Amino acid sequence: MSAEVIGDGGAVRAEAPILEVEGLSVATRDGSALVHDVSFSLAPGERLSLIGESGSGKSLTSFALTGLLPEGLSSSGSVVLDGVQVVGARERDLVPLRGRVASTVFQEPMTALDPLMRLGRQVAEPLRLHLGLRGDALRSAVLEALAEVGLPEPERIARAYSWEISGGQRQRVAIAAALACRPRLLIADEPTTALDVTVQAEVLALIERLVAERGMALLFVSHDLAVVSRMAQRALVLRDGRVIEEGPVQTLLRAPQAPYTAELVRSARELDAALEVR
Ligand SMILES: Nc1ncnc2c1ncn2[C@@H]1O[C@H](COP(=O)(O)OP(=O)(O)OP(=O)(O)O)[C@@H](O)[C@H]1O
Repeated sequence: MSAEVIGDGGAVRAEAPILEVEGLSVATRDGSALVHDVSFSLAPGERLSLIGESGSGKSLTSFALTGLLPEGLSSSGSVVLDGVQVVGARERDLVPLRGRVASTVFQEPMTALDPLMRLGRQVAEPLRLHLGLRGDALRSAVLEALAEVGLPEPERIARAYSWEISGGQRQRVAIAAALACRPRLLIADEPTTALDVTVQAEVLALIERLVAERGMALLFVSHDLAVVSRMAQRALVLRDGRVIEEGPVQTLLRAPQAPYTAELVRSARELDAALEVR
């Protein structure tokens, strides 16, 4: 829950959360739970991270937020996104939210982008669907979206296919498509894990800049604590589909309470030290 102090004589205005998750669980058809009873809320402009090892339920939690769970899995509990209940909603009620209120950027841009469609058309789709843009207005909005993510020669990129550009450029195009309609929440699921280290830093800087410039809320999913400490203010630690600890990122790193969090911090430090020695 967020309460913002406004500068006019100390009046306090409670700002409605952009996302409120209460008792979210994700289960398979045969009833085995993969995510258990996850709760958190995210205020406009806030940056929150989901951390945990591979298989801890980070991706399933983030997919459930916009109703994008894989076939065969279902969610229960409550996910209220910009005032709309996502759990149990019809697909046609979720389409207006995706890309417009909340957008997701995935780990592997190659799977997010269609190899058979020119990149410009892929950035154009959300602009056409949500903002109703057509013709010249659509064309210039696409080029602007590509330029805003730091892509050189947006005209060339718009005409290209995903397999004709580098991995880092692909992720920039995926970010351009995700953010073209100026959503209020960006869900970034390990957005740099598949990229080379130098490119990772550039894409993180891009996300940081866009989030700050647009005042977007950010849900940043990662197993990398160093990256999380850069990108988020607060974090939830997931293990086996459950939240085992949460708090400000700096507190989690300096004084982890759960033994599991302490272990994650210790191994991150060891890795860091090993890299420095080299
Ligand atoms: N479609 C599915 N059907 C059945 N089980 C699944 C499915 N997708 C994921 N799982 C299982 O759910 C658990 C959580 O998976 P999830 O992908 O959310 O983990 P994660 O923390 O995001 O890991 P990673 O970083 O490797 O993606 C894992 O045990 C995984 O094997």
